[in-house]
Amino acid sequence: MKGNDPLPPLSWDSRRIQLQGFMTGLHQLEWLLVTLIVLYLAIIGAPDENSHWLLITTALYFGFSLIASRLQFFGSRHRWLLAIHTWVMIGFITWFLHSTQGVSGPLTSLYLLAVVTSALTLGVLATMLEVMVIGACVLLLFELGDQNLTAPSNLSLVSINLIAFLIVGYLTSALVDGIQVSNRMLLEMASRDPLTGLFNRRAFNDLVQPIHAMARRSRRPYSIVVIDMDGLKDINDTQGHGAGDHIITALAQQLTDHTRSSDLLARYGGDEFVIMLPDTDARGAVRMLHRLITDPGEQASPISIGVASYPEHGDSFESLFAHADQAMYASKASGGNRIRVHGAPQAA
Ligand SMILES: Nc1nc2c(ncn2[C@@H]2O[C@H](COP(=O)(O)OP(=O)(O)OP(=O)(O)O)[C@@H](O)[C@H]2O)c(=O)[nH]1
Repeated sequence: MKGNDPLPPLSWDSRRIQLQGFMTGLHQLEWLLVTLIVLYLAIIGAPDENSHWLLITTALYFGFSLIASRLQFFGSRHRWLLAIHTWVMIGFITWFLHSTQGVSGPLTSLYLLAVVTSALTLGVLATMLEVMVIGACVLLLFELGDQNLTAPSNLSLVSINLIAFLIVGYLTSALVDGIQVSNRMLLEMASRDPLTGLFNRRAFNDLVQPIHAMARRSRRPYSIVVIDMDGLKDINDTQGHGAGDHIITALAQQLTDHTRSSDLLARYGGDEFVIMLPDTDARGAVRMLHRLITDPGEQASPISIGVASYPEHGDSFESLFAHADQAMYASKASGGNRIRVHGAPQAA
């Protein structure tokens, strides 16, 4: 039934996948930092008294990044672990600057890598905080380098750098926020039927799997209900598609009113709806469906209903759906507007 759906399932853990993407980007930035520093050391060199310490620190930092990426011990959901990466990065850059040209050289812009890393992974607030930490590190470097911060040239250098960090951090994290919002909207649009606002077939097929797995593990029953409207084509032909649409939305509302928030309801096709009722056997499903057809509300179209329940009518969602579908067709064949349970001799 799922066919060759090229998209990831809607039940995917999007936050986890996002975090894994962030981690890959983070390691690439860390290795870019190490490459830049190695190139600097190879081309320009470092003061003799510091060169071996710089090499040891660079190797240690590279080792940290390599082990973190191989063991994936930061691949969990906790974002504060990602923050540790950026703090280590800031510490390493500060040490590097202290051991070379201090803040007055062009390498101060290496802090931008930490700012971008933080903006990509931690959001606006954390990034602004990190820019403040970088500001504190810059002040420390002035202090350690016996340089006069209040000299106009130093003051303008520090201000321009910090303002640039703030702008880059803010814009990057705002961009990431925007992408996340549009991703959520796209996911919502991909999972909803536009006419009724119910889940569509694809979302239902994805969302049903973990519920089936849980029912199987806990040996709890659940029921699949297939509902098909009777005579929608006639209504479309005689009263127009607007009237047909109205009846479909009225039935969707009716189904929503009669189901619990824990039930899974979807518009499966044109005039076909499907419901998964967790913790409900066939008898419980029939009781609920009787209330539905005896209280038609605004819904003017009769409906044919088929029911199949786990575990008595099948071991997989696919076989239960097929059995409920057959039962729905049997109830349509015997006149429509009735409920049929799979395997039962007649309509309930
Ligand atoms: N108005 C409207 N009609 C739809 C929509 N989706 C599907 N249909 C129509 O629903 C009708 C379904 O036709 P059938 O499968 O023959 O269903 P039926 O007329 O209810 O007949 P039985 O199922 O045999 O009772 C078709 O005419 C479709 O064009 C929709 O979103 N709006």
